[in-house]
Amino acid sequence: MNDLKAGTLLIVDDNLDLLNAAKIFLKRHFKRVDIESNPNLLPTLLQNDSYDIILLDMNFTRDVSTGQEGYHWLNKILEIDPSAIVILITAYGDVNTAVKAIKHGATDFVLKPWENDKLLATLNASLKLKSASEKVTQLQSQQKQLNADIDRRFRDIIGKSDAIQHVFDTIKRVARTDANVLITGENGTGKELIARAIHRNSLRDDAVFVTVDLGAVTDSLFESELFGHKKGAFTDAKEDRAGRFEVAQNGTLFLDEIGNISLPQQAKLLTALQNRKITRVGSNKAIDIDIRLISATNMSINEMINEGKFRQDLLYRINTIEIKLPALRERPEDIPLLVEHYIKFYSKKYNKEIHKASDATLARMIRYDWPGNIRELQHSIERAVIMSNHNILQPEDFFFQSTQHEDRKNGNVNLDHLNIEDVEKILIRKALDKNFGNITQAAQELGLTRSSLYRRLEKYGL
Ligand SMILES: Nc1ncnc2c1ncn2[C@@H]1O[C@H](COP(=O)(O)OP(=O)(O)OP(=O)(O)O)[C@@H](O)[C@H]1O
Repeated sequence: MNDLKAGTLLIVDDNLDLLNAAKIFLKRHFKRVDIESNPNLLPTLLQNDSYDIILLDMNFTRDVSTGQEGYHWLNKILEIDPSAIVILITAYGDVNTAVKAIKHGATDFVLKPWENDKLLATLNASLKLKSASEKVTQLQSQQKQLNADIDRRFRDIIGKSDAIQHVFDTIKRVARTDANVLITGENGTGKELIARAIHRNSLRDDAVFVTVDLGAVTDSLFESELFGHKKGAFTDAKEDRAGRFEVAQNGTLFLDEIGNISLPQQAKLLTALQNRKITRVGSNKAIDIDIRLISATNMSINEMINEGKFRQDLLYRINTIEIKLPALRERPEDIPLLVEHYIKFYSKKYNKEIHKASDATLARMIRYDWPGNIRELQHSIERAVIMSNHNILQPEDFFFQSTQHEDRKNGNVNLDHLNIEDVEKILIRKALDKNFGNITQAAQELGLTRSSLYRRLEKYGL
């Protein structure tokens, strides 16, 4: 079966002989062919049925050959269905009429008497166009849905402390400018959350928010990941692929862990940002890029500059506005709000009747220093909600309920009653403390990849 057998077609022409002949011929190629000699019935026909292609005559009144009727009915059809594929037919066609028809929204134009092969080729091409544009619409709505699903997890920004209110204020001020923003803060302080909030409140809200975790991109894949590649550019380049810059076109590109990239990578990134152009690996065609850049890091970039590990000129490019996110221990007044928020969230998720945390628990939480910040608090509440038998969470529902925290600070660990998992937890905590919560450095020290360290942090709720 060929492509056309799948399509449905409506032909509108006042010439009954032509209609019948066309129907006989086109029925061999289309799934359904309807014919109509009275254009006044078009609105009713289109309300009741949908057609892949409408072939429309341009002149219905005897001795009139201006094509005006065709334009009139073309406009009516497009009013009813703006995505309709309409091909105009006329015996009086010339180039001007054809151009005018396309300007009025027709997809194509055929002259009668037509050659069957040419007509078929035109219909075939239009049908392909129709299915491609339907696919684009479908993909766009899927993409919107996926983005909304991801974004939902990052919608609630909790906090009333002066420190976080100042952050909200800055978001409001910068979101609608196109300024590049650098967000700094320890792990788990909400850098991605804030980056997404800026995007949501920006003029690029309708376009995508694309994240790249630069800490997880290997040296060899850096260029291809960011700038894309052409098929055959290297062994694994099996097909043309757009990089993150291109995917983020018209939207926001979020470069997470920007402090982790090497000096040669910094140079490549700087060139792309300066020129606002990228070139796919293996290609020599430059592509213009229109993105809003948000970067994030948990490292002290200024220290890195002093040590010659980060380029000053790159910093100037990325930090038009800098937002410093406070560590959770610097805004303890937000802890009760966050606890309430996450208890509600996880009680619902796990179908538990947990109302709140006891005063003693909150007091402990406020004293605790939260090296993993809000992510750590979130995971510890999730675990407590799952494990607890109480309606009110108690200190013993949490890990820090013993003197573990102080022990950890002092490096005192009693190994007598520990199993392998306990030891692993202690080692991970130590590595995190030693590296000030920096996941990449802690992972390196532990001999783990970033993702396997993240997996363990999730597993242990650290
Ligand atoms: N103010 C906040 N209110 C509610 N939840 C928050 C807040 N800040 C962060 N979170 C939550 O904490 C978790 C970690 O946040 P996020 O991933 O944005 O941190 P991050 O600083 O980007 O972490 P990393 O540096 O490890 O990539 C997320 O689940 C996020 O929803």
